[in-house]
Amino acid sequence: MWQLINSHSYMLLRQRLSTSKRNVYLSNIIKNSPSNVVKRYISVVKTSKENCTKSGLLLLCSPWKLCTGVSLGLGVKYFISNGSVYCKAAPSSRIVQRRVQTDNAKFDWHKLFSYLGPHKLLLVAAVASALTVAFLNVYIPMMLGVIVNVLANLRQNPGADFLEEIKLPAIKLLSLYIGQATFTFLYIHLLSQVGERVATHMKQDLFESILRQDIEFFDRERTGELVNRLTVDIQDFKSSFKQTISGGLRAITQIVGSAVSLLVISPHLTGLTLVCVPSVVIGGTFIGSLLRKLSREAQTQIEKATLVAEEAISNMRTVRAFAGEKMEAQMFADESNAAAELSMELGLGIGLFQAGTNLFLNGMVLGTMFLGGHLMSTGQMSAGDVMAFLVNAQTVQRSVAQLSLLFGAVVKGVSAGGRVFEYINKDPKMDTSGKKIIKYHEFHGDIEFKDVEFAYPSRPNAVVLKNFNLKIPAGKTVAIVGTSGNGKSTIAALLERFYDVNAGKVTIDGVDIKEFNAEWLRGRAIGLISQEPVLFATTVKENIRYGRPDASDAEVYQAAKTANAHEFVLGFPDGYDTMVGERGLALSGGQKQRIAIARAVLKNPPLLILDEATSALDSASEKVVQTALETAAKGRTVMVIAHRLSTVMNADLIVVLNKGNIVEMGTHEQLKKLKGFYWNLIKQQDQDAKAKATDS
Ligand SMILES: Nc1ncnc2c1ncn2[C@@H]1O[C@H](COP(=O)(O)OP(=O)(O)OP(=O)(O)O)[C@@H](O)[C@H]1O
Repeated sequence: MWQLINSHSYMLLRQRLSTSKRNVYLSNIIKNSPSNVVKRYISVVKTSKENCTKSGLLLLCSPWKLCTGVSLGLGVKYFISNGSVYCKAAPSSRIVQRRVQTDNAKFDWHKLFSYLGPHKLLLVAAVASALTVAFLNVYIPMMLGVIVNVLANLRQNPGADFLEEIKLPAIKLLSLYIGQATFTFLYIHLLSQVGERVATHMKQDLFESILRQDIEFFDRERTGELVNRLTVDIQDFKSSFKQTISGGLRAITQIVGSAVSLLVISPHLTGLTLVCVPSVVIGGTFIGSLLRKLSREAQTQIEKATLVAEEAISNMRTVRAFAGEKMEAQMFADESNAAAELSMELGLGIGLFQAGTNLFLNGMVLGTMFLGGHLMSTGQMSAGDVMAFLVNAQTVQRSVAQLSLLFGAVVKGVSAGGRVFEYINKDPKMDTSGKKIIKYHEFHGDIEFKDVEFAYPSRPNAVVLKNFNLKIPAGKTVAIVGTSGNGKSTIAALLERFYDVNAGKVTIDGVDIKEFNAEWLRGRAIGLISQEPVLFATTVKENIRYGRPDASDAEVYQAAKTANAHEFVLGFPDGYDTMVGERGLALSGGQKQRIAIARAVLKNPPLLILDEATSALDSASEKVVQTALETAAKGRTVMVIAHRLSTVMNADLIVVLNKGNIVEMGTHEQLKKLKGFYWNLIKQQDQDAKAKATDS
């Protein structure tokens, strides 16, 4: 059951300790059962590798959980003996990368008001309806009190006309009930309209903001995190918004209104009632802040569990190929157990708080009844007054309890909203305000890298290119070759302006690419065909059309013909309407690549980047794709990045890269004669091919 912790698990433990701000409790030497451990728990220490020299048990839980005994079994996960850390089950071996800045996300009130602005009329109407309901809720008990007094009088005067006496108060009460129902419907309906519109608007802004971010942002952030903000966080924020406006406003108004009417009925009784309310409010605020912290931790943990699932599902083939299902399931179980623990703790906190509040307020009602009875017996209050008082006191009680209930929702909504606004307000670092566009017929396609220096923003100290100079003349095909990790794809990424250079510049037709309109540069001027073409889960036709949504069917077919794709597409039962599956999984590598070429060709870009476009294909597919590429390249400036030298032999210029520097340059024949780096690359590839042939 207990096993020595491995380095991954240790990192996982360390990460959990350092990222959660909760304390870690080290108990004294392990006895037989968790209950013994709890009894013997003595000191609070900060955990570091050093104090693993002590023997003891690590409980990843808060004092709250220790006191209440909740999920003690789950809490005991690690123990230390003679300097070694042991863990209970086999914990996951991959460390789940945590989102950046989660806990720093601030709620932007100003931004919220800017979203509410366009719907202010609806909102005002919703708030007015909610307040009307609140006032009616306060007034109705008074009317009930009047009716009780009428009934009490009838008992004292048996001959009086019942219908005559009761008619007017009953009609008034009925009107109040109808008003209450109407305004309840109105505020729920209007609020739902405002909530949905605001949430939809926020969701669209968030998505647009994500799409605007630099590529560097996507290097750091994970898909699951971004999707979570778009779905779970927006949903949480919306529900919290609705609950807070409807429940919160109503509760506060009812508390104030009922308090006033209580004062009118009996100042003595009101004193007793109101003395208790501030203690509930102060207690609520304090506990609310604790719950807010816990809620944030729980949400982050839930997100981590989602990330694990999302990553496993989207990489199912790799998971299957490495028989990683058990590991993924274990990791998901670990993360979701941790999330469940936090959520249970949160539920426990909210439950205890609400139960405590209710008990306290019910005690208050009981006290009111005693004092009310006493005041009735001395003739200071009528039965109707006591009745109205009790119902109003109950309204106060219900409203205060409702406010306490709302703490959870507000807490959740504020932290979810903070996370949404964090990204909505995030401006990309890259300045893309350049406006320049070159008309198609004026475009030459001369490319130049001038004294370029570049390091990826996520690794600023690892310089990939330094004093890099390269000219690609218009209409020529230039191949960049070299061993892996030398910076070949980086050159393409800089030309696409996925990143900005740290020094020097990249120019097209003598103009710094920073001056170009970025959308035009990437969408119109450059076509990229990469090693792993990404297709969207739609039809073949829509995938080809992605680069130019306004293209006609005839243009799509023509592009497919240029890319050698037309025939195989027509071979599918649904032809161009065939669904390609998620990320094009329903197509072979070569087919996917040819669709990607058609997509690039349809854009008709004057510059074409082929980044290892054939390296994932077998030699039969490679030949077909290579022919397609050669047709597509005609009349354009082409940058080819390739491992396989056979694919670049015909290039006008071959550039050999080593550690980010150009070490050789020339045609295939010229470079071969040099017997330098290029020659070695050819020899290496020949040897690899021979070894492969012998193996098979
Ligand atoms: N997004 C990124 N963030 C940080 N570093 C990166 C990133 N992409 C690449 N690198 C690093 O930059 C260096 C150059 O990578 P690049 O992809 O340009 O090499 P390459 O020559 O194209 O390699 P390959 O032939 O294997 O594709 C490598 O050390 C790589 O680890």
